[in-house]
Amino acid sequence: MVNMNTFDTSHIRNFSIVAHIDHGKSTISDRILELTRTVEERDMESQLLDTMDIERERGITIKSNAVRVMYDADDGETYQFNLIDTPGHVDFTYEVSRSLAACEGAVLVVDATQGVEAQTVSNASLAMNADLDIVPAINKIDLPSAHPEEVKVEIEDELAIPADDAVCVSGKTGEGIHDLLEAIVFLVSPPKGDADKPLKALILDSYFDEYRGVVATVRIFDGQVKKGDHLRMMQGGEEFLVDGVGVRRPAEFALDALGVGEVGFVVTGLKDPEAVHVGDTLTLVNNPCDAPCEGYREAKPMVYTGLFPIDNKDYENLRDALEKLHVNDPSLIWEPETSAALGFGFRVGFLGLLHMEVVKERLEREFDLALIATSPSVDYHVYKTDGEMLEVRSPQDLPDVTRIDHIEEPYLKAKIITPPEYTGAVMQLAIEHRGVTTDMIHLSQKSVEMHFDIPLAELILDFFDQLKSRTKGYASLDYEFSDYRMSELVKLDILLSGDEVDALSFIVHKDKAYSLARGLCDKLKEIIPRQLFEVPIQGAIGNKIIARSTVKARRKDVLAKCYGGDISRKRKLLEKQKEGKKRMKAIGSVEVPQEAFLAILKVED
Ligand SMILES: Nc1nc2c(ncn2[C@@H]2O[C@H](COP(=O)(O)OP(=O)(O)OP(=O)(O)O)[C@@H](O)[C@H]2O)c(=O)[nH]1
Repeated sequence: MVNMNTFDTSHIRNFSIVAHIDHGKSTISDRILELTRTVEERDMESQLLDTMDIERERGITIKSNAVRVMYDADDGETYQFNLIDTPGHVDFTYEVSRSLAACEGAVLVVDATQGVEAQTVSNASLAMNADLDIVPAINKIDLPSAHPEEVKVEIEDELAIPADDAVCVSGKTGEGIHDLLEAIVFLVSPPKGDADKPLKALILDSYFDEYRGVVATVRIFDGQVKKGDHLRMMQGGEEFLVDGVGVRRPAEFALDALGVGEVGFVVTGLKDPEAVHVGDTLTLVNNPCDAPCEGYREAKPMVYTGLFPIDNKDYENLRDALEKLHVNDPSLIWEPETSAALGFGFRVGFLGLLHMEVVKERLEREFDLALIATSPSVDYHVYKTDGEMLEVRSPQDLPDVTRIDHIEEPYLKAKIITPPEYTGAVMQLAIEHRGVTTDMIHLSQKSVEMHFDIPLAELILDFFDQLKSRTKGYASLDYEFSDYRMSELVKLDILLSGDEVDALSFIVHKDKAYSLARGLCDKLKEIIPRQLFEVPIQGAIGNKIIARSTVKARRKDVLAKCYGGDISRKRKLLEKQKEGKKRMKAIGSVEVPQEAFLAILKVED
């Protein structure tokens, strides 16, 4: 049995693995767990740190994970590595900055076939700003198209990181992983901190456990924590007795104590998921530390959608589920929303569309809720004629046009890195999405960095998919909030059988209203199944109808296929139809499937 209880800080290395999406962080983490025999080979499932089902299915990392690994180094000493896996998608940058606050070092993974991409640049600068020691690792060297020497030059030229120390690895074959572990021992500083000072621990993450209450992942900056300690959350103020401490390897492993410099979990026993906030500091009630740990940048939601339970009885369950998810996802915010068409629900704020999809999927799977999500919206600043400014996150909240003086919308500074041959295509795409090129830098012969000012509302729809398809997957995107600017925006309403359906409205730029209305009417015609009567679909701005389509009537008789006789088959068909119905919402007399409310994402403009 490995002894993990006594570690002086000189033998601890806390590091994150950061990279652009798909460059291989999770695969490298797996190899590290394997090489250090943290997980026996027979138990090895690929992407062990991606614990959520959704993460494994999609092959992406969404939540950060902290795992303790013991490494017997070439110098004959054993080191305690605390490895924090982080997500790569731009929606989850806040998770990266959270993880970095707990580390002294970062392994910056760069794909040897792709080179430096947009998020490589932003992750590298996050790590540099956090003053971390950076270990560059060039991954996928087993691939014939790998060009590690060129990638080294890119790392030096584009990131200003010395690449002499770069380690060439293959997460697939395991080649170079041992060298990477040695580099971590030598290049990453051990944690500083005072074991004799009162406890000061940063909460990195937390989750709710039915039996043990909230379990918090912490990094100890000073002092230590053990079972029975009486602790307080410095900002939140909640107090509790520690019910146990330990580490993940990646299964939980109980310990007597967590010492200075270490990363592990603390069982709080608190039954209210809202009591524990990521970013807060834990200290002793009777001997508190002077000041809390420096918190980190709060994540601000960018995109808002309505989430409505298909069955109205699930409203309270949806609220409970959101509260539970909020414990380890503090970026999630919501407020009640009422829709004439969909009943009671919530307007929920997300970091981006991927975040929205992931949260919706988690709510449906982990909490067994059937939900309808409405079209994503951004936070508009609406200036009324009486001088008041309203923050409008839902088209329904837009005041009557006669009372609006002007509307401002959020703009982003977007950065796209692309091979030079696609700059024309990228520029075209940006223009179509109301973007303006502000700068273009030739990084190397192979890549150009383009800067744009672009409305957030344009980016949240299909921009990213379009960028990928028009550049054959080569371009990468990164963005940050810039400012609010005035735009000519209008509310586009959709009418089914002559009745306006509030949940289908959205706010759109005046110049795009006609084409979007047409596209949306056509898309809805495909999505809404034929009913017993004809359903006209209309797009309107105010009282003016600007587009229309019609779902033709059809008599639907599923049982006609059963040729009498077989009762079990008949029952199965009825069950199946019922199942289909569960995913439908009756709007007036029209049965509307849930994807209709997100049809806007599927309209090509
Ligand atoms: N050939 C080869 N493929 C690799 C290597 N490392 C990773 N891959 C593949 O690259 C893809 C992405 O790897 P992941 O480890 O999921 O990438 P990631 O950076 O963790 O991605 P996110 O968690 O979504 O940010 C997977 O299909 C891996 O199998 C490697 O060294 N060689």
